[in-house]
Amino acid sequence: MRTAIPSAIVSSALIEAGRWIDAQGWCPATGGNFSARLSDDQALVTASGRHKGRLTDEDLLTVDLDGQPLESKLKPSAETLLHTRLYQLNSAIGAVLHTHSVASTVLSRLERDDWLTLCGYEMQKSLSGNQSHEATIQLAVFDNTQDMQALAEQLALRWQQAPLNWGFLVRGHGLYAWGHDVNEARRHLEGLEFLFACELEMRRLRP
Ligand SMILES: CSC[C@@H](O)[C@@H](O)C(=O)COP(=O)(O)O
Ligand SMILES: [Zn+2]
Repeated sequence: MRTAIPSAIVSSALIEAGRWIDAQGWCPATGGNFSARLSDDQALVTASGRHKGRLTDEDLLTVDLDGQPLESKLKPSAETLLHTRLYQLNSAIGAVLHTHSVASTVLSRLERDDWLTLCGYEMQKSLSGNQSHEATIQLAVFDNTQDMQALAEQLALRWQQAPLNWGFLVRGHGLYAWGHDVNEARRHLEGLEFLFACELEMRRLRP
């Protein structure tokens, strides 16, 4: 049983993460959505259609792990079901950050396989559990759809084969990165974005 985290602490961490992500250019227009777990069965999530670089407390609402708003008239992110499914799949996940960077959008379209394979990059060590650039790491890539229920089901099916780590890509759409808390999710996001930029450059120079 997880100790409940005060909503004010979680919301300021998400607002600050949004400013940082926006400064990197990873959430243009109203793209992206963020969440953090409040307890075993609740999470704070961004409201739909808000600019993620200019969030305030009024742009966040509490949902249950089926994605249903609790005592709020705000509309939760259109992609809330992916966040809540991750919390259901792994009780250690404490925060999820979804971004729309150029690198994740383009690389996920170039990659035809269901997995993006990365090897040989020192920055792989920014991803929890990695001690060497020599390891081969794989990130799941899902085809994009507007049907979040269907995408959440595909995520759960892939997870059954083996639990996913750090994040996944949605083709032509962006990245979902997670961690035990907002800080770890930010590190995974930053490390993955660096790896995507390197991999794109490698494929450009050595097709
Ligand atoms: C700017 S279009 C992006 C949206 O379609 C969606 O993918 C997204 O990330 C933001 O949706 P939101 O409902 O604001 O959380
Ligand atoms: Zn999105």
